[in-house]
Amino acid sequence: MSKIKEKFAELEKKNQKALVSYIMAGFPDEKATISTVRGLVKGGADIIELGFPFSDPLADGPVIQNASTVSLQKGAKINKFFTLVKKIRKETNIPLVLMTYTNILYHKGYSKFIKDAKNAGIDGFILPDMSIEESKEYTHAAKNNADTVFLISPNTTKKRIEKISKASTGFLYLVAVYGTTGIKTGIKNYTLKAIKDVKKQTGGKIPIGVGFGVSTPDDVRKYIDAGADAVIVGSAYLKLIENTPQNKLESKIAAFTKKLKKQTIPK
Ligand SMILES: O=P(O)(O)OC[C@@H](O)[C@@H](O)c1c[nH]c2ccccc12
Repeated sequence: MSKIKEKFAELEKKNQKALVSYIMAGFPDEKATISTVRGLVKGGADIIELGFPFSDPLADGPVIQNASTVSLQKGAKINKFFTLVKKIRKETNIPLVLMTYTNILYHKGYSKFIKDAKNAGIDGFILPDMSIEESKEYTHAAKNNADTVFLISPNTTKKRIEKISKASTGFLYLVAVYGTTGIKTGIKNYTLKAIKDVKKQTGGKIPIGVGFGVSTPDDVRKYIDAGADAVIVGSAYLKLIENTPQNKLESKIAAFTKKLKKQTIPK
């Protein structure tokens, strides 16, 4: 069983849901990433989504676009990224999901890239621009090597949800709001309805994660109460990282994570 599947099974036994924390590797530098990961683990994050920067992050709002630019300016390279992942693996066994764009894998070839990522310690992939229609080579290369997390949105048709949920082995990522990533205010009713509809359609076969715009403990609680099996928080972490001196990063990240994690536990 994969580390991601084990994590969901462990949480189910404890009647808890998953907090997935997204950070951009190398933002603002690798030292900050290590401190942030320590804070996430200390604060009780269940899965870390680790971003590798891409020059044209089309699904990302300004906060993550800025983080991508800074990380690329600091010389982000995939082999350095894998070395960083190995460093993280020396400290924690937390499931790690690599979030990047398809081009980054395509260059090296899906099979070679996924094997290198697995050897470094990556457990799964989120490729927001990987369409289900073009995903055969990728899902074949990931089989027995890493979990796949595909995206759906509140207006994805049932037919496509059927196809996409079958190709997803880690969890199904329901994008909460239309548009790009980034801190948003308020929860949309169409998202709460979509969580219920997708859970009903997939019959619990695959955990449903909700992300995009989730930035407060109250947001987490609302999506968990609506039935989400996981909630993903990204831009709110990057804002916190931007505004925290490095010597306070680990404790600040741990404190914020504790508040978010608390909301994934039934009252
Ligand atoms: O940043 P937000 O609004 O909290 O959303 C999570 C998001 O950061 C993370 O899951 C992610 C970062 N880049 C992406 C691109 C597509 C889908 C998801 C993502």
